[in-house]
Amino acid sequence: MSDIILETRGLTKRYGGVHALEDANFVLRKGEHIAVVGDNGAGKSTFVRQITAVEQKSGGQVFFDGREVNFSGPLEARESGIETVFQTLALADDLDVPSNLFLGRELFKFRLGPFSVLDRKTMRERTLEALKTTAVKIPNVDNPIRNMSGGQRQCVSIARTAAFASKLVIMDEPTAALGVQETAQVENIIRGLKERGVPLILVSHNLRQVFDLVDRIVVFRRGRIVASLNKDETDGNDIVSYITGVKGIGAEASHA
Ligand SMILES: Nc1ncnc2c1ncn2[C@@H]1O[C@H](COP(=O)(O)OP(=O)(O)OP(=O)(O)O)[C@@H](O)[C@H]1O
Repeated sequence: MSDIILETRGLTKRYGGVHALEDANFVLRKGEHIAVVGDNGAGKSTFVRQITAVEQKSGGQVFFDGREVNFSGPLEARESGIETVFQTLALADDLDVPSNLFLGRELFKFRLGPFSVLDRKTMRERTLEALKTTAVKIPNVDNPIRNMSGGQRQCVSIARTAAFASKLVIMDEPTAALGVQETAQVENIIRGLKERGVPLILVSHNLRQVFDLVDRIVVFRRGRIVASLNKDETDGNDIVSYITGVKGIGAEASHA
């Protein structure tokens, strides 16, 4: 059996004349943590959006868990086992923390045709458990999400990702808006995923974080993957050279 959990071949996305993602060939193995880095506009979020089917790709193929997939939308991707934390959070403002954690996969006491009763007690208990294992501190889980700080909201979103047994976790800039303590919490959650063998794609601008957390670093530049390096075989300066185009595809031409 293959140890590859996710593979893209020739993955491409164009917005009109903008080549946001070109011919991305990417492999993630089971248990592996990969960082996706690159300058603003390099195509990192576009890459994530094609895998999770937030948008429909212009070309190429995506293979997940041993088969080619063409998800119709993000919900189908999630049902297949891909949990994603997006830059813009997909949380429901008016709902409390348990309702957000179980959004789209609510637990019911019973369901009979149009009649259903939510099992709030179990959802609340499982939420507290999830927050405990992820070390996320939320003062009152019964508060609507609207009343929480940006950092707390982000932590709820990440707890949701980490709480459900998933085959792949994708985080797009999970700590961009967080304070020092909250960032440390999120990094602990990521270490927990590694211990549990859950593969991860981490989009991050923070090279310190990337070198701390992942096994391999994939660099995007102008919509293309220009490097894929084992953490032990590279360093910060090397990665910056690829990000800025001093090294990699087209480097000779632009520096001739
Ligand atoms: N919906 C869209 N319509 C048109 N162009 C888009 C759209 N989304 C992204 N782009 C363009 O595609 C390119 C890649 O953008 P993307 O958001 O993937 O970059 P990124 O590497 O995630 O950047 P950042 O680090 O700033 O989030 C950019 O040139 C961007 O302007």
